[in-house]
Amino acid sequence: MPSKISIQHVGKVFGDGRHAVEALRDVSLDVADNEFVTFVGASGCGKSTLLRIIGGLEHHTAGEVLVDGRPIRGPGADRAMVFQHYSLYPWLSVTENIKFSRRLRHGRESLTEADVEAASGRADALLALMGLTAAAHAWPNQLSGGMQQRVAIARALMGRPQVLLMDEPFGALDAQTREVMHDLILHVHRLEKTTIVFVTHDVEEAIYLGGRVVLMAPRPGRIDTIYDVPLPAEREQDMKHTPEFLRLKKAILARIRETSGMKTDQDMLDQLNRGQAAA
Ligand SMILES: Nc1ncnc2c1ncn2[C@@H]1O[C@H](COP(=O)(O)OP(=O)(O)OP(=O)(O)O)[C@@H](O)[C@H]1O
Repeated sequence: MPSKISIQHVGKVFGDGRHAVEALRDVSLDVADNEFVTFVGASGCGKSTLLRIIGGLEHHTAGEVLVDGRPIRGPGADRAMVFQHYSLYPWLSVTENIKFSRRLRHGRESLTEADVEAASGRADALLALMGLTAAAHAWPNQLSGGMQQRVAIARALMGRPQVLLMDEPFGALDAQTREVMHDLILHVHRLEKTTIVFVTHDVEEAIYLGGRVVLMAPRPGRIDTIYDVPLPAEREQDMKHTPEFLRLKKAILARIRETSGMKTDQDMLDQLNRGQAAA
């Protein structure tokens, strides 16, 4: 089966000469259609850079990235991104925020009545899917962080993207809200059949969500190990306490520590926290 996303020997160097930073070296990975793949790794190993390259926001300096067999040349409607910071338009209501990306793409003048009707139907369906119907007319500053991120996800889904690229989307949320968001994004993934590439600092989150966890290592950023997650496709919170989950979590944490040159758990926590603060 052809890959949805094919990353082939991708390299990325920022700057040149003495100031050059090799952010990625020879990264290759195939992501299948409708796969949910998560990326973890020490701070600075190139996770965000790789995601931005797939999103077309950054240009790679070596190799090739194909989506549906076509090389990417920049951002496209087939790929949507969700970041840690919600980036909603404060002057638009929840519903308007969700419809906004579509309006931007087509231009208001060229929209027919049928387009507007279809967009409204899609927006209503996404509001319901994300549990936001009651908040449809609220302003972003009236919403909790979790609700704002649901709006951002709904907005990303509005144009029916084939690929959803998520960079630490739940990094700023409290632990309880994150759990709710985890089950919600798994539900979205099942329903919308999107391919999801998800970057996180949280190994537990990476295992709970991913069919595969890709561990990257720094200096230069590269893929170190790819783990198949030995859990059923339908995830339940209780699975986090199973021996296979805990074994994998321990193995990944140990490998992050080894690849990042951190000696103690405290070193690692410090670095992960620094990464989270910098993100
Ligand atoms: N615009 C840029 N200019 C120069 N160097 C950059 C730029 N963006 C990223 N880098 C460097 O590239 C490397 C990879 O950064 P990147 O943000 O992709 O890593 P990351 O794994 O996502 O890190 P974190 O977990 O801290 O978010 C780092 O050394 C970083 O300093």
